[in-house]
Amino acid sequence: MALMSGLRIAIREKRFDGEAVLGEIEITAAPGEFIALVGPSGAGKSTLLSLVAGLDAHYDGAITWDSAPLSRPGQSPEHMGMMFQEPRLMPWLTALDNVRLVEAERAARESGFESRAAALLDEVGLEAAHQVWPNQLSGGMQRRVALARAFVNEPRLLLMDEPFVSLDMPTGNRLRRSLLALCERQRPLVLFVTHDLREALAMADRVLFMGDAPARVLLDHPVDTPRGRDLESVDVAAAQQSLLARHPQLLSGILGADANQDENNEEQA
Ligand SMILES: Nc1ncnc2c1ncn2[C@@H]1O[C@H](COP(=O)(O)OP(=O)(O)OP(=O)(O)O)[C@@H](O)[C@H]1O
Repeated sequence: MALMSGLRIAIREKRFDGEAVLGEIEITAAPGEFIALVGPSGAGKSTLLSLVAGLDAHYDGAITWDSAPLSRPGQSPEHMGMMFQEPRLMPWLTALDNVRLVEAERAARESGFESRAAALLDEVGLEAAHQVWPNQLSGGMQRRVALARAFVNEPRLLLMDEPFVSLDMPTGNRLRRSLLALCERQRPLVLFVTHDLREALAMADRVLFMGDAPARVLLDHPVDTPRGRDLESVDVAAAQQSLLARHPQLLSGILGADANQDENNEEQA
């Protein structure tokens, strides 16, 4: 096989308890690309991310980066950043120490190591909150800490599993802008799981639509509008209609998923 740069996911099958959750999935992506994974609940999006993260090695297939196996279970891949639905901060550490924790291994190994944690917290708008405990931070601010933490090791691959779900629209938009500004500078490859087609269209270069279990990629849709728009400016109804007209296999269960979810969410920042 020819050497290729970036990510290659080639899964033949993933089962849980004898039940196929992922079918044949082939995805290639280049460094710097922002890819959204959209699909119905239970389709297997989080499962796919956990395979890429190396958290689960029990599947039939191969996942490589620059043609070499991406990660092995039990190793903490330094070149990978992650962010989940829950900020998952350590409650006994300040915001700054939560971010620095991820750098600890490098700090121990590299002489003259300079922490980037404080600069990153500043960059996501938490200049005044370095020494604050997680339980003193709003939900939106906790996500900012998690965002800074995801970038602190300058990951080549960033895995994001609905990182901005259940945030109100302005808070979500601010976080999305921060994410894209960090991406602009560091150029990681981003795999971004979302239920929200609007968010996918606002953020991604490509949207991969996944079908029901055993999940496959039904459509690899290039986004031809500028990246980084606020969600309000995405005409999701028109996009849905146009996608359905061109790709009737994308049933409304996939395309309609939670398009309005942000409208009902509480103010968190
Ligand atoms: N550890 C596990 N053991 C058994 N079954 C699992 C496990 N993890 C996930 N599953 C099953 O695999 C399927 C896919 O789950 P997954 O969480 O990957 O879907 P998803 O697309 O991310 O869903 P959602 O959008 O609701 O988060 C579901 O049927 C789920 O119940």
